[in-house]
Formats: sequence, C-alpha cells, structure tokens
Amino acid sequence: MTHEALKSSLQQHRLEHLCRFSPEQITTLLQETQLGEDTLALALLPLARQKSQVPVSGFRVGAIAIGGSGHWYLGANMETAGLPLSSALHAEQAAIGHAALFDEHHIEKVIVSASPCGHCRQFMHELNQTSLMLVLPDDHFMLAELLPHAFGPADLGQTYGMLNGPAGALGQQQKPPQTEHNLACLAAQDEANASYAPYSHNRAGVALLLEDGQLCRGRYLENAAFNPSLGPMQLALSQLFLQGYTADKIRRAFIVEAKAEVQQYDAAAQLLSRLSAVTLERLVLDTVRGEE
Ligand SMILES: O=c1ccn([C@H]2C[C@H](O)[C@@H](CO)O2)c(=O)[nH]1
Ligand SMILES: [Zn+2]
Repeated sequence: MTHEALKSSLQQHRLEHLCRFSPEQITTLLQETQLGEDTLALALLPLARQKSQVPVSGFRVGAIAIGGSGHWYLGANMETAGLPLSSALHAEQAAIGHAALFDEHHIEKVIVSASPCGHCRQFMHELNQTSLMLVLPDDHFMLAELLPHAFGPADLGQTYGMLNGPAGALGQQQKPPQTEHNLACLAAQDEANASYAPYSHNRAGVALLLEDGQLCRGRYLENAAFNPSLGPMQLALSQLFLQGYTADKIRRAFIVEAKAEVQQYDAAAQLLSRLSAVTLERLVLDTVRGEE
C-alpha cells in the first residue's frame, strides 16, 4: 500500500529517474508515503540497483548515502568486462563518492541492499567518523560494530577523514577562454584539488564531456589500506551510469593529476578504453603552494 504510494509520488513529482534527492524532495516523499526514513530509503534502493553495471556477476547492489546536508545520494555497483575483478566499484563506494562530489563533509547513514563486504567496511572507515549507521534490509549496525580493531587513517598518522581533508593547490588559477574543452579541464582540475590523497599525494580528478554538453566528474578518494581506494575514472563512470547515460555518450575525457610516485593515468585510461573509444587527455600538474 505505502509502496504503491511511493511509486505514485515518484511519478507525480518526476523523481523516478533521479540519482540524488534534495531534503525538500525527501520531506515530500516521507509525507506522501507515511514511511519512516529507513523504510523509505530501503524502498528507494531499487532505483539505485537498476543503475548497476554487472556484466560479470549479474548481482545488482544498490546503496544510498545520506549526507549531513540532508541530501540522499544513490550508488550502484559497476563491473567492467575485460578487466580483473579488482576493477569493480561497490555500491557503497559509489554512493559515498557521489556524496563527496557534492562536497558533503559527513555521512549520516548508508543504506544498502546487501551486507557490506570487508572492502566496503574498510572504505567507509576512511570517513574517520565517530559514528556511521549502516541500514540493511533486515537490520542496522554501527560501522564500528562491523569493523572491530580496525586499521585506518590514524595508523598512518592521518588525523582527518576522506571528506574532511584540506583542499589542494594544483596548477595555476587559469582564466582561459570559456570553451567546452577548457571548462572540462578546469572541472577535472577542481576535482583533483578536492580529491583525497593523503598517502600518495597523487591528487587526481576526471571530467567526461558528454554529447549533450554535460560533464560527469570523478575525484580520487584514497584509503589507508590502499586497495579499497576509489579511482577518479571509476567515480566519473559511476556518475555517468547513475545519471542514466551510456558510455557511447562520452565525447571527450580529461584527467588532471599531481606529479607523484603514484599515477592514475594508466588505470584510468585502461578502464575508459573498455567502455569507450575516446582517448583520455591528460594534464600533470605541480602543487603551487607548498601544501604537500
Ligand atoms: O558490499 C558489497 C559487496 C559486493 N558488491 C558488488 C561487487 C560486485 O560487483 C558484486 C559481487 O561481489 O557485488 C557491492 O557492491 N557491495
Ligand atoms: Zn563492498
């Protein structure tokens, strides 16, 4: 009954194709469906799951990250045919990466359709929050309950978390002509400066310019355990699919990264090449201020 109400609310307000909800939209849905917050979020997971890309497993996972601002961010798992399994992006990472792109500094809750795996627990631990609630279809937990004796940022001397790091200072402040190309490059540079790379100092950002002129952005989000780190191209492609595009809509692709021991270009270009014939254009920048 309430799920019917949700379906009609989504249709009436044209929300059924969204991948991000404002606090006002959530208030409307809560009022019209009379669902509680967790029940509503669980009921919205199919919208996320349908955006998953699962050529390997066929196993669709959907997640929602609720940001401190009250916005809800969808995420879905993304697998890429032709690459090793380690290239997969998990739904929880996609949802939190989505929140990062909208400059959330705190995640209230993560709602997910299957129990979060160890890799995701480790990824979420990088938020460095004193509390994070995880809501599953039949239960809820605090992250600390699911990851006792955790290894994390503090073990490597980091005091801030994935969404609270200082901004970077890559490259010069440019005032180029406002061509599509320059705007996309600047978007990738902005994402690089907003990225989180305390372990490698390889700040990195991606911008995909689409046929309709829209940009899909991605930023690098590192992890103290290294392997669960989220690459900027993974996040940009996840955004592409969450927004309902297909990879053939990519017209140009840009990566901006800091000169460092670690580099994103090879992995990003390889991932892109499995989905698109577009060549990845690269800019390597030095840090201007002596921040890193
Ligand atoms: O916490 C998890 C566990 C698995 N998956 C995805 C990864 C892969 O695409 C598929 C099978 O593991 O499910 C997630 O998105 N989140
Ligand atoms: Zn996972």
